[in-house]
Amino acid sequence: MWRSLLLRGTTCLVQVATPRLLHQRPSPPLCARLLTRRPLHRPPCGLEPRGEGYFLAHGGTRAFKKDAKSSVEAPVSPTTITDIKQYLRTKEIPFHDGYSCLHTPSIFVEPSARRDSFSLFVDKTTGQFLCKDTLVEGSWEDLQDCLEVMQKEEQDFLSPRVLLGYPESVEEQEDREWELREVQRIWSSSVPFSDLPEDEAQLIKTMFQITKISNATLKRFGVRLFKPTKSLVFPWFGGPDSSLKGVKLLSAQSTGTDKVIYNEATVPKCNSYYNLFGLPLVGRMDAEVVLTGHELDTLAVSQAAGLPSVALPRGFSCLPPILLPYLEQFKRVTLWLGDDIRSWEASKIYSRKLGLRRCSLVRPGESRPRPVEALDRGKNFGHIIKSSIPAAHKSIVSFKQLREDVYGELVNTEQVAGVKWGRFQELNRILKGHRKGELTVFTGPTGSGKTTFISEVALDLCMQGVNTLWGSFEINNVRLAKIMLTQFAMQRLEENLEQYDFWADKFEELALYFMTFHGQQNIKTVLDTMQHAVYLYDINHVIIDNLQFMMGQENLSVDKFAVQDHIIGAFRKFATNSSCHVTLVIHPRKEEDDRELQTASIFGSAKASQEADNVLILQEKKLVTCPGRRSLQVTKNRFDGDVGIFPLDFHKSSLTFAAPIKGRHKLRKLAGNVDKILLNLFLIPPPNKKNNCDI
Ligand SMILES: Nc1ncnc2c1ncn2[C@@H]1O[C@H](COP(=O)(O)OP(=O)(O)OP(=O)(O)O)[C@@H](O)[C@H]1O
Repeated sequence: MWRSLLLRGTTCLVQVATPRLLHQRPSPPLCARLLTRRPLHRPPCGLEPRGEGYFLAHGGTRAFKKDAKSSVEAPVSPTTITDIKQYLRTKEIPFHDGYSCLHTPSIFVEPSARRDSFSLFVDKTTGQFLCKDTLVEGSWEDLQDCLEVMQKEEQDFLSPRVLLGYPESVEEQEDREWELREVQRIWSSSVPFSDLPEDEAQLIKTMFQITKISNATLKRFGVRLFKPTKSLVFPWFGGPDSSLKGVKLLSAQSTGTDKVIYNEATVPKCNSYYNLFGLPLVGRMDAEVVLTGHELDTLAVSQAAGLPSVALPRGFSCLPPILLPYLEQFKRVTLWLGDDIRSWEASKIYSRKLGLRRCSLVRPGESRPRPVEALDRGKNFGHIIKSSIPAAHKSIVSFKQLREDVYGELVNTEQVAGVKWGRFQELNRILKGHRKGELTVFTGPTGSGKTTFISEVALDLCMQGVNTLWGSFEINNVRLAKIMLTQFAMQRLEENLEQYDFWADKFEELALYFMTFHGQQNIKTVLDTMQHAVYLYDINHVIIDNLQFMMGQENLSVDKFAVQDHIIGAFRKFATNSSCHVTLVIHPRKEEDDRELQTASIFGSAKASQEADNVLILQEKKLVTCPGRRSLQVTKNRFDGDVGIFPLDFHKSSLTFAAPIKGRHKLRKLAGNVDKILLNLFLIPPPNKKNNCDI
């Protein structure tokens, strides 16, 4: 048994041993395992976030690795709920089967001190655990090891310090201390609303368009005003001692219309800010909650509906699984995340995480705006919440049930078309947007700039809140991140190193993750990792660069293109089932120097081309006049059928692509002969203009 435990893949990272375990060594091998364990906060699937550690304990226990790069490894041993239950039964650990987690008595609390006898939560999907009493958390393997030690030592509990995280570097320690001081500084220099003169309070409320929110509500939730920046301050109280863990600052900017733009900043930074705002006001016996996408919405729900309400820390962009244990007590969860299609789609996805049968969703619409607006417009909250739709859908529905969905799609055509690119207007015009659940196939000649281009396309979306996961099998993550950072900063950072921290800080805030694979990979491992990432980080877009790196491990005695079709089919299924957009980079099948590629250049069979919703080709024509010029051709667009082609100039210093500045061409919708149009558009240099890249 020890052998198998030790084989489960450990990396020695912890240098400090707890006194307890040093004094009570169970047996050398296991002790070694516990003291030199795999980092506590390393996810089983090897996903690493862009910024700070993924699993910063609520209440901020020390264990997190600040500079965890944004990468993902294959699961050590994928865990199923059946495995978890089976294991707990063999260890005679009682458990309750909750919505997202199994609840067990905490092994980190002395039996006599266990207030809530089932305070340890094991995530049913990942096996990740959290003890709410001590805030100890870790992977399923960590928990198994702890249970083995307890059994071996015949103990009925373990010290919470038995599991150690990464040791902090001096720099990390300083950063953390700085953050804590900053939180305290902001909090102590902000003013409770009740202490503001009435006219000033009113002015601030008008600025934030929250005139209907009462001072009493603001006081109950502890909202303050930070005068230097005229920001509202939302506190994060957490941990067994309900101490102050962080703050969110919200500022409002007038747009000249009746809408204001909100800007927010958190300390600690957003990727380690895990505050379910409103949680301290939830009673232990409360069985119903309204989950919102914003602190202001939670204030509105609480005041107008008198119901417990909590707000997601990063809006509707993600529901980190580490927060799920805090929502287990509720028999009914109403998700009222916003007023647009994206928040509606997010609520459907989160209800799967939360357990469909207890969730109901408020469908955005004219009569159901976001809560803070509903309060402003005097809407009946009771009615809105009561008329929310159960998330558990039936297999067979009538048009009556679909009617509102269809209407929603008709009135929100722009939103239904997906997220728009900020840098690629031509893509917006042809594809209309980037939609969930679609499969895009992207190809182009070798070395034509596929990675560079798709990197910018994905970065553009990520900057607009599309949570992104990269599977870069060809170039390593550092190089890829360097390309993306250059594109993000739009300049050669080598020459402006003093700006590096500025851009890196901003870049770190993006929800951008990288798989740690390099070279040939097994398709199943890659799909398992993607699945895991979708669960952990609510990934909306996965880029696989490129498919050829999954071909090597398949049985190549079978036709190569049949294997390719099979792999594309697997990604297609993943995209549909996970409501996640997958972009697959594929090398072309044949390349002839003087011919443009076509859809048929990519695929082994027609069946495979049908799987893709979008087919994009980076066309390369080596022109003496404009050597970097490429054109992007959309040869398939399942959404509305529009296809087309447009030119792109390459800016070497920023590694970005852009439409030629003074191009005379117009985007054309292609009905037939692409080659001819290509010739007309790009191959003939402008008369009398040598070396002019503009057509
Ligand atoms: N339009 C362009 N003009 C000139 N150089 C470019 C252009 N686009 C990219 N590059 C440069 O060409 C090199 C190769 O680019 P990239 O790796 O993106 O190509 P690729 O098509 O993905 O290659 P591969 O076929 O090996 O996968 C990089 O150094 C990149 O900066």
